[in-house]
Amino acid sequence: MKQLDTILDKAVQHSAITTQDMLYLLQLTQPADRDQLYRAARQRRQLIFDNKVFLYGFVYFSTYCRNDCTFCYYRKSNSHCQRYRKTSREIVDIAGALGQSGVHLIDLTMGEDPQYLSNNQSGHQQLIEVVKKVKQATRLPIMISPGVVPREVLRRLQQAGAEWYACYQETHNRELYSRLRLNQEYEQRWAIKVFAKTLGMLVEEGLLVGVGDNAQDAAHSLREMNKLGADQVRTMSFVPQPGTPLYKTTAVNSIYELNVIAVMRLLFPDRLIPASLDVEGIQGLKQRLEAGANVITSIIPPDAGLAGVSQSTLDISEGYRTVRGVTPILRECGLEPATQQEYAQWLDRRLGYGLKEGMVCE
Ligand SMILES: C[S@@+](CC[C@H](N)C(=O)[O-])C[C@H]1O[C@@H](n2cnc3c(N)ncnc32)[C@H](O)[C@@H]1O
Ligand SMILES: C[C@H](CCN)[C@@H](N)C(=O)O
Ligand code: SF4
Repeated sequence: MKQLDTILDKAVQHSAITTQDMLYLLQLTQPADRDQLYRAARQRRQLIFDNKVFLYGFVYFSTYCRNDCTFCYYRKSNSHCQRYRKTSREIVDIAGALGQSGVHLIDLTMGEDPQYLSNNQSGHQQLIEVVKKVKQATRLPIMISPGVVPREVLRRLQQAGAEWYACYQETHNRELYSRLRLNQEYEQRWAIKVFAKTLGMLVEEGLLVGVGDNAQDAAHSLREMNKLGADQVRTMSFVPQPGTPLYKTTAVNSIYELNVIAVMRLLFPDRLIPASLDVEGIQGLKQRLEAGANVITSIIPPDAGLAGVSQSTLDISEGYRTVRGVTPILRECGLEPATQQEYAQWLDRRLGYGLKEGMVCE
């Protein structure tokens, strides 16, 4: 029996996958082998989620940031970038429009904007108010991606209506981390996610690939994500940004990201795994869904003057990054948007039982 068949059989039968197995799968390059891997990932997804996919609206409401991450267009020392900060009225209107369009969740994301975060009570309060207002206006589940915030602020954001906290480590290789997130300690970033879990929040953890990482790093990250008990796990390929230290890095081929998505699905069959529109836009969606993703993130309303993160403008004004824009592609893949009720049921189950089952890994 081929090595690939043996490993995939193990995964499909829920038995343990070793680190060696993971490395083998992550590094597959032959189209036929990759197809086989993605097929197994789709089977796993189908068993748990049927053909239903969740849709997340993305509101990047402030692109000001106090940090200097070397991969990010919005790092504080990038003078190329035009920044904006939406008012709370604008944020509520945008979130309302996204809700009307049929998304299942609103992701409120910002740079680590000093106006909200620099140790001032009134800034923290403003952020909490934003969450409250969006909750009142939409009644939808909310994810917040504000970077690292004080613990008490996170607790109050949860009370204001945020079920989810997203904060990506990018890598769990500490040496590489220290070259990516220059002025934020690894431990500090990790600890706030552990704290979020103790609050009973759902947590999204993420892996950035193509920044000098290798397959060993990815396998290690998957173990760390498992330790954290992350409820949503993502990977995105690094997109080099003008005006940043990593601009000259050669962009990675998206095949590797697809392999990581598929391996995540095999290891974490019941978790949410995004296909981000922010890496290759609408044209990269189908392949990510076919690798086993079951959430579409970075749905952005056209004409609201909002940016993406790694692709600040791609496909936004054309209206492709909308519920209407993605639905035909879901159908081409034999998938369909879940109902609000189906998403609420998934959340209830996960929040209610505080599910802790580990990944299928030795
Ligand atoms: C811009 S941040 C927003 C939230 C918050 N400021 C933080 O860093 O946690 C969201 C994520 O976008 C991703 N990102 C940023 N720049 C990127 C790039 N050039 N290519 C790919 N992903 C990128 C990173 O994974 C980062 O964690
Ligand atoms: C990375 C972002 C999410 C932040 N929580 C967004 N650009 C995305 O692709 O989903
Ligand atoms: S990744 Fe987030 S924290 Fe880092 S510079 Fe960009 S917006 Fe700021």
